[in-house]
Amino acid sequence: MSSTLIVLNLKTYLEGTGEGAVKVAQACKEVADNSGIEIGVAPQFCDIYRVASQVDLPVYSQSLDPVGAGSFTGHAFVQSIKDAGAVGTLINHSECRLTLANIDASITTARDAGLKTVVCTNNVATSAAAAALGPDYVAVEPPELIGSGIPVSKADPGVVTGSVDAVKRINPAVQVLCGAGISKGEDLAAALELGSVGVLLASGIVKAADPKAALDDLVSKV
Ligand SMILES: O=C(CO)COP(=O)(O)O
Repeated sequence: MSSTLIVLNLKTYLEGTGEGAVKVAQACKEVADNSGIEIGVAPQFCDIYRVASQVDLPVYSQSLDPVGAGSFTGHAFVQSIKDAGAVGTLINHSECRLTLANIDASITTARDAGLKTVVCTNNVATSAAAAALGPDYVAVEPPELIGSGIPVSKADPGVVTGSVDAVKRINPAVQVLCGAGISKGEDLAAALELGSVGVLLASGIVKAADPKAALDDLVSKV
């Protein structure tokens, strides 16, 4: 049995000093401890160290660049991301798309550094392609539902079940998350019913008036 995973992507929603990211991460940690469900958080690159050093929960990078040490300017270097305290990374988020070759190189770069890999996809075909590259997770997120408040697990269940089936066929070691519009306990419960092992989500929690209460609701039906 796979254990449930929730990854909260903070995107660039939280302005300011990074204290906002720490506060949301603390709420995640509290809810994870109370529920027994693993919750990770993906802050801005510059906040990875601050969050990871102040809150004991899994921190993910929102992306990385497949470059090694050397003559590379303006890149997100995997070793810095790891040393800052991240345990994993998103790759190919819909808001940070990569070529297939760069997805492959990013997975290899992250894996070689010991980071978990979550490759985002937009439909069943790209989920299948991503699974062939062997990440730890494929997270299917139809772009039209991102930030919509309309949960993928209800609006487009076929993209979740289709991705689960395709990924299982191609590489059974890869686990599937789903995301876009997820915010409530019933959305997470539906996502698990459809065969995914968890969710990748953002606005429903980060933009909530009370993120801790929103997280409590999210895990309430599991
Ligand atoms: O893009 C997402 C998570 O990476 C999903 O965003 P929303 O939860 O805001 O729809």
